[in-house]
Amino acid sequence: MCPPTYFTVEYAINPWMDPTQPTSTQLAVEQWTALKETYERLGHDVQVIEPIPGLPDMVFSANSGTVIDGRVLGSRFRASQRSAEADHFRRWFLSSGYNSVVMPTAVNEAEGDFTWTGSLLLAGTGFRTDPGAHSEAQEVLGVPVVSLQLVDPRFYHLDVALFMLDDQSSTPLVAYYPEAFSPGSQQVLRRLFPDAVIANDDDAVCLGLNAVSDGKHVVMPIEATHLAEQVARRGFEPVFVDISELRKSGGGPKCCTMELRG
Ligand SMILES: NC(=[NH2+])NCCC[C@H](N)C(=O)O
Repeated sequence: MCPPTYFTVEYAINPWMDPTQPTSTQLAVEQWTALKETYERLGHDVQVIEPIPGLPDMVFSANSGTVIDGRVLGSRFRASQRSAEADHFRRWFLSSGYNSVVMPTAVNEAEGDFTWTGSLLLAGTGFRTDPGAHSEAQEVLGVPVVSLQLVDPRFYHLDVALFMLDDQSSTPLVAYYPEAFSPGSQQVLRRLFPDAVIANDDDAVCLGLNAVSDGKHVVMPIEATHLAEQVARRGFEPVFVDISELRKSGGGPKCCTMELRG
């Protein structure tokens, strides 16, 4: 995770961002700190990277790397305003003992558009990550990739349209908002995950799908009440966080969280 020390909305690269609206860096820091403390309370180890002045979106660490079995595929941002973030994370990986770190050649916003199901890498495209990054991820990480087409600009990354509830069991459980995907991709999702939790409009517009599950607890925005009921019905425990300030930039709990797998 990266503290939002320099968080603000000073450019607009998704429909949530409005630079004319005020933001509070202090409130963002408070909400981020509560998110980090939530993970720690749930028993998870959190590593923190140093924030860099002039990179207001660096708090969204999920966009800077995809780590599977200790192998790292870094990122390449679509927007010039964020491009410098990728190298700070590359250096963090190298100084933290990761020795397989590959930087992509295609636009690749990492876990923003890549979701690991435990056996497949679901890969979004349409707004940010280039389809060429999908085959690159398959090659570098050595995992099968399934491309999914995003169609609604409000849900510009895969991780605001879908998340894994359980990537450990033999039947991975996913939650998603169908309308964020093209008809063909909706069909793919139905085929792969016939038992998925289906989110509604209210869940999607509070960025409720931008949740983080450890297979037991699901850390999610407080507004996502319908989604919370659905996940509770499947035996998971919703854990609410207030991320209203970070949502002004189009982010939620998952965007602030890069998962270090192995
Ligand atoms: N993983 C995510 N969805 N991150 C959110 C990134 C938000 C950031 N303002 C952007 O538009 O790039």
